[in-house]
Amino acid sequence: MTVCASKGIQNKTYSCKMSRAADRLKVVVNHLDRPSSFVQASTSGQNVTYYQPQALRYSFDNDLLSTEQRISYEEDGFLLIKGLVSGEDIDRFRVAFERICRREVQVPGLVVMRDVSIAKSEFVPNQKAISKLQDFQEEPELFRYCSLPQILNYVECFTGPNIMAMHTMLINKPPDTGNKTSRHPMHQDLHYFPFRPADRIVCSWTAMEKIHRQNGCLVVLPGSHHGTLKEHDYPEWEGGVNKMYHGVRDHDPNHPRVHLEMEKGDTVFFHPLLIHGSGMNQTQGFRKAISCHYASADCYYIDVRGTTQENIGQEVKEIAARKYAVNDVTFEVHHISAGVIQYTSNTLLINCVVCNTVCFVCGIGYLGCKGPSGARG
Ligand SMILES: CCCCCCCCCC(=O)SCCNC(=O)CCNC(=O)[C@H](O)C(C)(C)COP(=O)(O)OP(=O)(O)OC[C@H]1O[C@@H](n2cnc3c(N)ncnc32)[C@H](O)[C@@H]1OP(=O)(O)O
Ligand SMILES: O=C(O)CCC(=O)C(=O)O
Repeated sequence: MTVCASKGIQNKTYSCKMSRAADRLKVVVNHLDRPSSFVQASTSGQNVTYYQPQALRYSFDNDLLSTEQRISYEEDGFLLIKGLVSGEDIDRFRVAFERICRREVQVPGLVVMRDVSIAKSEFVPNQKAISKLQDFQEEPELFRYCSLPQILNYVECFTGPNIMAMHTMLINKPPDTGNKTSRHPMHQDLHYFPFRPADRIVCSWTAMEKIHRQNGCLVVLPGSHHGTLKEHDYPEWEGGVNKMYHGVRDHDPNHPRVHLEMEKGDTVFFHPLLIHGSGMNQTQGFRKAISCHYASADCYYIDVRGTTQENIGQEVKEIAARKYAVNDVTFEVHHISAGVIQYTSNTLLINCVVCNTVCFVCGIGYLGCKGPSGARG
């Protein structure tokens, strides 16, 4: 616990000694919705201000994060942990990915995506045409990523102890074809998620190889998670844009950007309101990352009608209706923890928004589920 004497603030000599950390803490506290996390206490002859890390808004104190790390997440909305996932694990994920690409395995519920400039061309699909896998919860080797104890230990700092895996991805950013479609527009992930509270949702994103600006690293706007969910829509890009890759309509072009260059196994945890995206892959390699969005089991679904999320909700419904030949997909507002998971001994299950059961088919229940009647729980 950091303790500083507030009495000295009136005193010039003392105020010079006020550490930069204390100044940063004040800034952090000003961002909080909650009452100040500085507590004034009178002691013999002087006022003492105790800083209470447990009052921080975005994270819990579970003895894993240092105060510095917690403050960094409060301020910036992301936290990068070096070398969190072993090279051996990553190599196993890569093998599992390649088996899917070679169509050696069929994975129920898996969404396989190709880059728009490839999907819309005469290009003959092969494994190099796959730019993303989503909803791999039925592929045991890939899903192992979501249950890695060292990942869950960090996730718990942001969600609390009862954790749900809501959405999984393996992103295989292809070499850009020249149309700049390998870019991912700046967005907030919360746009895609009809559940709250946002502060109890976190993404873990692990580099599967060295990722740098040339091959399209993540770009984040630090501190943007302090804002609200913004309107998103398709960016007006000449070369086309991938389906459902919405971007924030307006964000301050002068907001500082940070390029997250990462080594294999490095993992970044970020808040769902953090504005982020990724640049073009200007190399000939396929830039790989694996990620999972987690939420607290106390999260609840919201009705997106009349909100900025209505457009993506509608698009998802249309795709679900086309893909699964159902017209009656409705997203009901309910409390997720009806049928949920406890995270004990690193066991992780998934709850489905559509069928309202623990569901291994569709993660967030958007694209893989057959709808309320035909749902597989
Ligand atoms: C619900 C999303 C949840 C995300 C939450 C996490 C937030 C994290 C931040 C993000 O990742 S934001 C981006 C989220 N969106 C996606 O990840 C989109 C994922 N892609 C897909 O779901 C599928 O690739 C897609 C539904 C777009 C297509 O799958 P299909 O199996 O229907 O493809 P199919 O090969 O049958 O092609 C159907 C049509 O779509 C076209 N298509 C395929 N891939 C496309 C593409 N990438 N972009 C545009 N169009 C595409 C394809 O050309 C064809 O057009 P036509 O009907 O005109 O012939
Ligand atoms: O991997 C990327 O290039 C972008 C991923 C991303 O923006 C996301 O996971 O939300």
